[in-house]
Amino acid sequence: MIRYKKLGYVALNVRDVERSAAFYRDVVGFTLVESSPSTAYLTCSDEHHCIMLNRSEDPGLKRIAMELEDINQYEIAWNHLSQHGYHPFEVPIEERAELKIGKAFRFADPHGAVFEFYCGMQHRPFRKQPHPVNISRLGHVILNVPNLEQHFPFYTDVLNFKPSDQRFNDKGEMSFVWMRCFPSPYHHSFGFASSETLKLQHVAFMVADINDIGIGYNRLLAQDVPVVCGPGRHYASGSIFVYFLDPDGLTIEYTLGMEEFPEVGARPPRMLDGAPETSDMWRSRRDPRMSKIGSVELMDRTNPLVL
Ligand SMILES: CC(C)c1ccc(C(=O)O)c(O)c1O
Ligand SMILES: [Fe+2]
Repeated sequence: MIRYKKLGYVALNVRDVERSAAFYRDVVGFTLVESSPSTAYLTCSDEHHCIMLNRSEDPGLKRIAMELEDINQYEIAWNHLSQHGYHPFEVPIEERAELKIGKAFRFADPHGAVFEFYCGMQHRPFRKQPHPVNISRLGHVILNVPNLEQHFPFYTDVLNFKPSDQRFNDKGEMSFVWMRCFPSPYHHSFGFASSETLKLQHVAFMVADINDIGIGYNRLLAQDVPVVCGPGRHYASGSIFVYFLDPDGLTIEYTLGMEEFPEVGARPPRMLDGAPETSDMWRSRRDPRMSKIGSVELMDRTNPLVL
C-alpha cells in the first residue's frame, strides 16, 4: 500500500498572482520564495514551497500535491494506481525543475480533481521571514464532493488514506469524512463533504501556538480581512480555528493542535453526531460567504502535460 510523508503543497488558482502573493506573505504569514505575473511560490519552512499560486480567471484549487514517503513509493504508487484503472503520467523534467521537486506523476481522482505524487522537494538554506503569525505547516484540504459514499473506497483502498472520523446524516449516509494520509500522524490532511457539486471548501494552515491564533485573528480584523467563522474549536480533531477569506474569496483556516495517531494501534474512526457543536464546540457565527468560492480545476485529459 502507498505510504506518504505528508500533504506536500497546494496549488491554488487566483485572479491576480501579485495581489494574492502579497496577501499570503504580509497578512497570512508565508515567506515569498519566487513570484512572476503567472506563478508564485510561498513557504513556511526550509522547503521550496507549500503553496503555489497560479493565474486564472476561475479561483480555486488547481491541484493537490502529496509527498511520498521515499523513492521506493514511486513505483509502488504508480503500479497501484495503474492497476486500479487510474492513469498516472509523469511530470516532465523541465516542469519538475521549475517546481523544485524530484520524480513526480499526476492523475485525476474519481471526481476529476488533479493529484500529484512527488518524491522530495528542494530545501533552501534560508530562514523564513519573521512574521507575527508563525505558520508551522500546510494542514489540510477539504473538498465538497458528489457521491461521497460511492467514491470513499477510492480514497481508502487505492490511495491508502485512513478515516479518522466520519459523520452520517439522518438517512444514515456518510456526510463527511476526515482522512489522514498514512502513516502521517495528523488527524486529517483531507476532508470530504458530501455535496451536489465538486468544490474546494477550504485550505487550512497549522500555526505554532495559541498566540498565533489570537494575534492572527486580531491582525485579520485590523486589516479588514473578512473573518467568516471563529475563533472556535472543532470537536473532531480538537483543533482551535479561525476561518477567513483571501482576496479571491477562497476560505482559509488557521488551525492549532490536532489529535495525532500512531502508525500501529490507532483508534478506529468514530461516528460523530451531526450537531453544530461537532463543527464548532464554541458555536461561533458562520458568515454566509464561507466556502462559497472555490472551483476545482479538472484534469485536462486531452493534454495532461499542460497541467
Ligand atoms: C467545519 C469544518 C468542515 C471542519 C470540521 C472539523 C475540523 C477539525 O476537526 O479539524 C475541521 O478542520 C474543519 O474544517
Ligand atoms: Fe478545516
